[in-house]
Parts: sequence; C-alpha cells; structure tokens
Amino acid sequence: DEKIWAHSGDSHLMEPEDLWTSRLPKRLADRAPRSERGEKYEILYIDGQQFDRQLNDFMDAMRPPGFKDLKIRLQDLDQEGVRSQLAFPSMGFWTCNIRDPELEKAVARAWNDWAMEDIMGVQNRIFAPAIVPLMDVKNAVAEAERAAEMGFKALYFPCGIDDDRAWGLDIWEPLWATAEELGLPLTFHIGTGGENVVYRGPGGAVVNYMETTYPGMRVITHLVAGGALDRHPDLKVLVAEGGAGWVPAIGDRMDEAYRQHGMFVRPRLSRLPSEIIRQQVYASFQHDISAVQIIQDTDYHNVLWGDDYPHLEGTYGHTQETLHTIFDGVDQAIRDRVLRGSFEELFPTMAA
Ligand SMILES: CC(C)(COP(=O)(O)O)[C@@H](O)C(=O)NCCC(=O)NCCSC(=O)[C@]1(C)CCC[C@@]2(C)[C@@H]3[C@@H]4C[C@@H]5C[C@]3(C[C@]5(C)O4)[C@H](O)C[C@@H]21
Ligand SMILES: [Mn+2]
Repeated sequence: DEKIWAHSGDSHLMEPEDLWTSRLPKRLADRAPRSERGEKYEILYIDGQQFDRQLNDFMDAMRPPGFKDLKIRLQDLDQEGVRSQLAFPSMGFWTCNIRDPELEKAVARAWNDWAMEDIMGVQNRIFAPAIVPLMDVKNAVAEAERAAEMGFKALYFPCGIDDDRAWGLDIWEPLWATAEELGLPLTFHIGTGGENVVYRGPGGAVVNYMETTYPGMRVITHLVAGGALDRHPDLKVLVAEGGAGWVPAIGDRMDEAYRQHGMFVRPRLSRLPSEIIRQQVYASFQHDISAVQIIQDTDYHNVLWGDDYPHLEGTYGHTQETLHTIFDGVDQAIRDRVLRGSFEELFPTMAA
C-alpha cells in the first residue's frame, strides 16, 4: 500500500515536569498544576485542589518513542505519515481548573512561552494553540493579543465551563471579536473543563468515553444559537477529538428548533444554524468511519483527521492501517479535504 500523508488536527504536547517551576516565582509555581504517581491513580494538584486522575496503567500505556523527545517525535511523525500537527496541551488542560485569576494568567502565559520557545521555535511541523486565562475575559483578550504577536495561530479552549460562564453568554463577546480580528480559530478539545469519570457502573469505560464527547456538541450549540458565530462570520471553531458525524446532525436539529420554536428564538440569526455550522465549524476524529461517510450526503466538509498522538485514543503504531481502512476507495476530493484541506483552511500558514 502506498503511504498516505496527513495533517493531524488533534495531537498533544507532553510538558516537562519543571515547566512552571522553572518559569514562575515559587509562590505561584507551588500552586501550578502538578501530578504525582499515586497507588492506583495519577494524583493532580492544582492551586490547592486535589484530583485523582487517570489510572497509572492507562497513562503508562501510551508511550511512543517521541513521547518526550521532540527530535524522536518528528521521526514518529514520518513513520506514521503525519506531516503537521496541531498539538494541544496535556498538563496545560488543567489551567481552566484554576480559580485565582492571577495564578491562571501566570500559568497560561508560562505555558505559551514554553510552547513557543521550546516547541514552535525549534521546528515547523508541530504547533500549539495558545492557552488563554478564562477567569477574567480581559486577561483572555490580552493573552490572545500577546499570543498572536508571538506567532500563535490558534487559541485553546476547554469544552466544559461553569453554567454562569457558558460559551453562549455575551461575557465572551470581547474575546470572540479579538479572535476574529486576529484570525485565530477557537480550538476546543473534548475531555476538559469537567469530570471525566462520571459513572462507575457496568460499561463505565465506554460510558465515560461518550460522556466526555457530549460537551463538544454543547459548545457548538451555544456558539451557534447564542449568535457568537453569526456575529463573527470569519471566526472558525474546531472541536477536537469528538468525532465529526454528529456535526451536520445537530445542524438539522438546531434548524428544526429555530423554525418550529421560532416564537421563542432570541437572538434571531442572519443564517440558519446549519449554514453557520457548514461555514464556520470544524471537527476532528481518529478512527471513526461515519466522520467521512457523512461528507458526501450532508455537504458538511469541515472534517479533520487527528492522530491524538501520543494518547491511547490515537493511532500511533497503526496510522497507515487506519487511514487505508477509512480512505481506500473514498473519493479523492474528500480524502484530500479530510487529510489536508480542512487543516490548511483552518491554519493556512502552519502546514509544513
Ligand atoms: C473503568 C472506570 C469506570 C472504573 O472507575 P474507577 O476508576 O475504578 O473509579 C473508570 O476508571 C474509567 O472510565 N476508565 C477509563 C479511562 C478514563 O479515564 N476514561 C475517562 C473518559 S475518556 C477521557 O477522559 C478522555 C477524553 C479520553 C482518554 C484520555 C483523557 C483521559 C486525557 C488523558 C489523561 C488526562 C485527561 C485527558 C487529558 C490528559 C492529560 O490526557 C482528557 O482530559 C480526557 C481524556
Ligand atoms: Mn486529543
């Protein structure tokens, strides 16, 4: 089989242990996200809060050679057939659990400085979205402007957020306006901003996997129905690692709501929800078959493949097998769109 080359819209950076201790004054570094190996769980400490997280064997299971070595990682990419990667945080995901605005701002800034200096500054295939502090939207706007100045080409957001700060609320308007003006896509990653293990009964692993996916749909529902994307037509949004088959489906449901419950709808939109979704919403998957099958029939094209490197949910070690399974026999235009086109449309200057 000929090698299939792809960009990945969903990968991860693995931060060094001393990312924050080496960059922040001790009084802040001591409260930055830190993980320790517990008996059965990895234990996370964030600004004095403690979270029992992922099972150790679960975390140990993902160990591609380039896990923590950028040079080897680039060899992993060549081996797997991955050209460029949008690489999300790992420990940086927990920044959104920080409740102190000053600490959150310092932790986000330090992460961005590290990502720019140690990753993006030394090669051109792997790039990260910038983390913005969310406790105070003014801090988010300032960090988005600083990040754009530094050369970042996307902003990272957690899917989960408190109800009183829901993504559809107008409190975020200054940030959406700034992101649109700076040409920075909003890249939301699933499994963030909330509890990941919410059910421990039969089928728990599969149930929890699905439960971390639904918030991605909620993000899109709020940004579309709340008017944010309608007000900012050049703003693009990616939901990473949540699959893509659901995107046109919620477009239909939202159109039905918009029409059948029109008497209750506020704000009115200048386009139907499904049109806003087709023009501004992108989604990534790893192994899904449906993510590609829906493109032909629904005319929804903003689908990106992602390797989710180095996570277990990703394709490291079986990328070519996965890409051949999904794309052999698929229309070349669809294959090009999903493997490269959507990515290059979202990040025009980042595709190596
Ligand atoms: C089998 C049970 C029910 C037994 O319960 P017990 O632990 O005995 O009380 C439970 O252990 C379970 O569900 N285990 C399956 C593994 C798991 O933790 N599933 C969570 C849902 S999936 C998930 O949260 C994703 C979205 C996908 C897997 C990687 C994931 C955990 C990553 C991993 C771990 C950590 C969390 C993180 C970013 C991070 C830095 O990388 C995302 O926030 C989130 C993400
Ligand atoms: Mn991922």
